[in-house]
Amino acid sequence: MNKIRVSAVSYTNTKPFAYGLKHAGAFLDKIELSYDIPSDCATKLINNQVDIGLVPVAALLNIPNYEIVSDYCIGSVGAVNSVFIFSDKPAEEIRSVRLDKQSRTSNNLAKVLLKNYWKVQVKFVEDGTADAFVEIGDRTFGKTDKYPFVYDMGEEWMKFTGLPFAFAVWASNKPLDKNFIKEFNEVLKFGVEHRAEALKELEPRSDFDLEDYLLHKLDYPLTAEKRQAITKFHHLIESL
Ligand SMILES: C=C(O[C@@H]1C=C(C(=O)O)C=C[C@H]1O)C(=O)O
Repeated sequence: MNKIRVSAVSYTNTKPFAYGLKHAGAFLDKIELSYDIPSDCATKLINNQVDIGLVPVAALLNIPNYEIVSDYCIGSVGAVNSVFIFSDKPAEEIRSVRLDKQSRTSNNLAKVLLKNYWKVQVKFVEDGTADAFVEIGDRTFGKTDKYPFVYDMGEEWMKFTGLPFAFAVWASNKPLDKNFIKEFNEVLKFGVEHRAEALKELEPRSDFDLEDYLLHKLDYPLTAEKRQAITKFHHLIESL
């Protein structure tokens, strides 16, 4: 049987899933696993270089016939503590934002929030200086006291919509074997349920609370409300 090609995110937020995969025994023979930055997970799934990815939800819009294959995601109920707009100015005064090349979801989330929540017209740039910038993942750890204005986009989305959020979901670009998907989900579930053990394998940091992040800020179940958030977010992206 051909191996199922899987692209997971190479950030700390994925350590519980990685823990599950590491302890998956014989199931590991069925997959070819890579760890990639989110923008590469998206590109690989769009270009059919993998069969399943932990893909930024914004990228689902570019995958015809995608299927969400798991009830787990990278999500939060309010603040997530690793998806930020760092700014020199209060949100209402921001006129230019530099996007994060590793992101697909949070770049779009910044656009959605600036337009619809803060109601400002902003120029978005890939490089160079700007009033503010989007940053995601481990690179944000320890930075929240380094900028005059700091917006956690999980928290701001919740204030805007009253909903939790899913930043990335496990999705396929083709229908896959039902039994495989069932086994894959059991592996992910094991990881999420053992995230306290996954935490013990991480190098402690003095500038960031990894325990609070993995056990409380990140919220892994892909609930009905998070699915509702994805639908709403997709509509908002389409009307940008
Ligand atoms: C919570 C996070 O969620 C993520 C944000 C993503 C994005 O902006 O495209 C994609 C995958 C996740 O890693 C994070 O990276 O910190």
